[in-house]
Formats: sequence, C-alpha cells, structure tokens
Amino acid sequence: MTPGKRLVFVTGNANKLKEVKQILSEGGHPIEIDSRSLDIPEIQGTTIEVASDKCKRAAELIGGPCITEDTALCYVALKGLPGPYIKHFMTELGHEGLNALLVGFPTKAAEAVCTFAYSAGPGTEPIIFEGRTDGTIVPPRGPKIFGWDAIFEPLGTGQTYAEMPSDQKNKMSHRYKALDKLRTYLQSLPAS
Ligand SMILES: O=P(O)(O)OP(=O)(O)OP(=O)(O)OC[C@H]1O[C@@H](n2cnc3c(O)ncnc32)[C@H](O)[C@@H]1O
Ligand SMILES: [Mg+2]
Repeated sequence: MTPGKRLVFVTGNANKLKEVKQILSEGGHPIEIDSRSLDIPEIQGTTIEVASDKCKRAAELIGGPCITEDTALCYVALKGLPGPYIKHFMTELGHEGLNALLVGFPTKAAEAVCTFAYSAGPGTEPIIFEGRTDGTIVPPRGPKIFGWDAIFEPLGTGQTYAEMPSDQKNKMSHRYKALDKLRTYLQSLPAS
C-alpha cells in the first residue's frame, strides 16, 4: 500500500466509518478511505484475537489489503466484560441495562478500547493498533446516535462522548488513539 493514498476499511458500521474518515482527513498526510460495508462474523476471545480474525476474514473476502476495527467497552467491576461483546449487550439491554449491570458495584469505571487491524492481503498476519480511553459509565446524556456514546464519560471531561462536538471526541477518543498509531505505521511504509 502506498502511504498517504487509499485504504479499504471493511465495516458494517456507518458511524465508525464517518469518524475514521474525519480523523484520517486531518493531520497533514490525509489517508483516503474506500469502504466496504460487510458484516464480518466475529469470534470470541481477547480484543486482539477478535480484531485479528475479523481482519483476516475481511482480506480473504475482498481479496486484497484492508483495515478492520473492533470496539470493546470494558467494565472494571466486571473484569473487562462486556468487552468485545458490547454490541450484543447494547442491542439487548440498551443504555439503561448497561447502567443496571453495575448496580451494587463500587466502581462504574470503564475503558473504551479500539483495536484496528491492518492486513497487507489474504494469507498475511494482520498488524494490530490499539487505543484506550478511561471513563465512567453514567445514565444517558446527549443525543443517542452512536452506540454507547451517551453513557460513556471520559475521565476529566464532565461530558459524555454524545454531548461532545464530534471534533472534540475525535481528538481524544479510543478510536483517535488507535488510528494515530495506524497512520504512523502506514507513513513508515516505503512508497510502492
Ligand atoms: O462491522 P463492524 O466494524 O464490526 O461494526 P460493528 O457495529 O459490528 O462494531 P463492533 O463489532 O466493533 O461492536 C462495537 C459496538 O460498539 C459500538 N461502538 C463502536 N464504537 C463506538 C463509539 O466510538 N461510541 C459508541 N459506540 C461505539 C458499535 O455501535 C457496536 O454496537
Ligand atoms: Mg462487528
């Protein structure tokens, strides 16, 4: 892949795609994203195992280099769960249920973890880039547009992700931190 050029992002999530495009369009060396809306099956395991397997499957499916991303929401009181299974917890329990899970626990601390995987093509081992943001699970505040944004308050901000303007979230989010590492890696590749 030529750094600073085009990259295929395989995801079924339009909100992720929007944030990734916005983050990668800034920073001086824009990376253009072509998207493929495919919902790739996800295994169980650590965030890295889930992300790596998803990227391998995506590269096989599209027959070329690509990136994928997996997002986890890890509750400290629940030893990291729901973690990579947050999508199903969110669908079944909603914001209220995701708060109710923590009733009776002394800490509402949680970590948002974004794991990008880059595959150079089918048959290659994906490279992993991780970003983490510490926060607190709170009753929903702000627009309910993107996943669990309304119940996650990053430490020291006093605002949920949902209450922040998008450029503020995109300057400090778990996704921004992972993408920053991916961008550095891509720019270190020799031009081809
Ligand atoms: O096709 P992929 O990329 O897998 O998209 P997905 O929607 O299935 O995403 P995940 O498997 O990574 O599941 C993560 C869940 O967390 C949600 N989510 C991801 N990033 C988020 C963010 O920055 N803020 C709030 N919710 C987020 C997302 O909507 C899913 O419900
Ligand atoms: Mg998914």
